[in-house]
Amino acid sequence: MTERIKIALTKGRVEQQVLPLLERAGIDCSLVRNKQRRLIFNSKTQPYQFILAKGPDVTTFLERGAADIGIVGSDILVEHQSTQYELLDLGVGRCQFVLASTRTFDPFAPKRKIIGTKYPLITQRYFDQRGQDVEIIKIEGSVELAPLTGLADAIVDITETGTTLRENDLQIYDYLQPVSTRLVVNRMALKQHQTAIYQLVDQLAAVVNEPTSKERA
Ligand SMILES: Nc1ncnc2c1ncn2[C@@H]1O[C@H](COP(=O)(O)OP(=O)(O)OP(=O)(O)O)[C@@H](O)[C@H]1O
Ligand SMILES: O=P(O)(O)OC[C@H]1O[C@H](OP(=O)(O)OP(=O)(O)O)[C@H](O)[C@@H]1O
Repeated sequence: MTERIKIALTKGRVEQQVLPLLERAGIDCSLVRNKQRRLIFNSKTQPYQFILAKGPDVTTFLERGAADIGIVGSDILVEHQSTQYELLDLGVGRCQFVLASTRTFDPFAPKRKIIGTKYPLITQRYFDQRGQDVEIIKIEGSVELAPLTGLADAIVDITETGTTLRENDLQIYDYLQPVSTRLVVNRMALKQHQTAIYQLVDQLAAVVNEPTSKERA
């Protein structure tokens, strides 16, 4: 078999949304589907290796050449200032960055605000653009807790359905930027495996641009 293309796929939410796309594009994902606790798979039928990693680590694998292709949210790419080559917006994992807080938050209050977030760089840029000096506290998850506990005045986080904000009595004060899952490639790998990578990307692009059965009806 020819040299394998190494695909680093963000495990969890992205994996769940991307596997059906990969399958519709003719890529055999049966090993990943039945993965249990395994994290790396060589397809038995196609020249692909799948690496399952956390989003920020997907960018590290790509940067260091340990993976050829990465499938990861644009939130991670922006936050980690990825310089990898983006070839395709997969159109899934759609959500958006918002500034949110409790009902009593005053975004115009003339005090130095404390902002909780998993995304300090994106948050810093947002407030820099507004000429506002803020203190940023990095939080690893359940970011919504920050304004509810008094840890921060507000949060910058991603939201999809709005359910988490609603159920925690938080509201949106501003919209920052949209997010979706992207396919990125290591530049050296693209040179080395140009034909195979473009073929895979074309197969996926055809599926991404396909009308859904709902749109067809
Ligand atoms: N609510 C959401 N709706 C849609 N996409 C989301 C949502 N939350 C996160 N994402 C996207 O999915 C990616 C991975 O999110 P996921 O929740 O699986 O991992 P995580 O944030 O590392 O959480 P965990 O630590 O629970 O695994 C994010 O980088 C983002 O691109
Ligand atoms: O608008 P919604 O559809 O409710 O989604 C928003 C939630 O999804 C993400 O959290 P995630 O599930 O990744 O968990 P985390 O808090 O551990 O990051 C995000 O940080 C919000 O908490």
